[in-house]
Amino acid sequence: MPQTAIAAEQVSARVHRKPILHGVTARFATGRWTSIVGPNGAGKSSLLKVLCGLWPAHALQGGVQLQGQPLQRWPRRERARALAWLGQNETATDELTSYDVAMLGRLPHQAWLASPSDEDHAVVRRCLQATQAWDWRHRPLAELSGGERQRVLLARALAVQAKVLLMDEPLANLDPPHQADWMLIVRALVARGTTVVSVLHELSVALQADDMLILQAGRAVHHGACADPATHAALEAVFEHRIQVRQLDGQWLALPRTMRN
Ligand SMILES: Nc1ncnc2c1ncn2[C@@H]1O[C@H](COP(=O)(O)OP(=O)(O)OP(=O)(O)O)[C@@H](O)[C@H]1O
Repeated sequence: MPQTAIAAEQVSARVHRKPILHGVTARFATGRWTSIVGPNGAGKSSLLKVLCGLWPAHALQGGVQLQGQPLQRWPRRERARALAWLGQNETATDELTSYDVAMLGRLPHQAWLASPSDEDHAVVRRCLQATQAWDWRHRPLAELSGGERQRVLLARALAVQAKVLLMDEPLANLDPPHQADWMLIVRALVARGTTVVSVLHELSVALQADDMLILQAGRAVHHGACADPATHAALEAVFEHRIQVRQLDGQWLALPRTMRN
């Protein structure tokens, strides 16, 4: 049995009094890439926020285990080094240069008020180069296009060098070559033992992962290998058979079904 890197155990989450997640249990194996998919409003981003510790405790039941320890028991700094996060629509750092934004990923590694080390600079450089964002390192995030800023934010998440990386719609605004690059980056991370969990709407990319968690109306309805026909059947069902999963050149694809048949 592979070890679990991060797990949601019987998680129920509310916003005000509205239930959003209903008793979700999902265990993410170490050194694997899992995509979370499901219809709009299914609770994908909410589950990712819970996994990351961003959900208010008073509106949460159940818990998250990170490397076998309850998330809330992790010392903050250690947790920030162990768990990296790429969220959606982040604007808090808009006035900073791309370089400084990527350097924020190194904060958990730096002593209080200390300057970045040579290693911090080297890691930031490598990460900005990996996401092809190095060329605009001196430009403020606010001046970049949607895809350009996404690549800087990805570099920031990579710069943490965490063992667990959670990403919410990481492909937002990325053109196809950069989507392919993102997949290569994820595959390289996973090959080094990193656990990657990504919420994705691009189902054909999501199917390239190792495993797939399917959410519907705040519940986990399927969790299985991306190559498993049972996963394909669950995926088609959750999207009301408006997609079909097919194989082309050894890759699984989700094709829209435009004809009623
Ligand atoms: N702050 C909030 N106030 C009220 N309802 C919320 C809030 N945040 C999320 N919700 C509701 O929780 C449900 C799950 O939202 P969530 O963003 O997790 O879904 P999702 O699966 O990521 O959706 P999408 O695919 O559209 O991004 C939705 O019905 C949403 O309207």
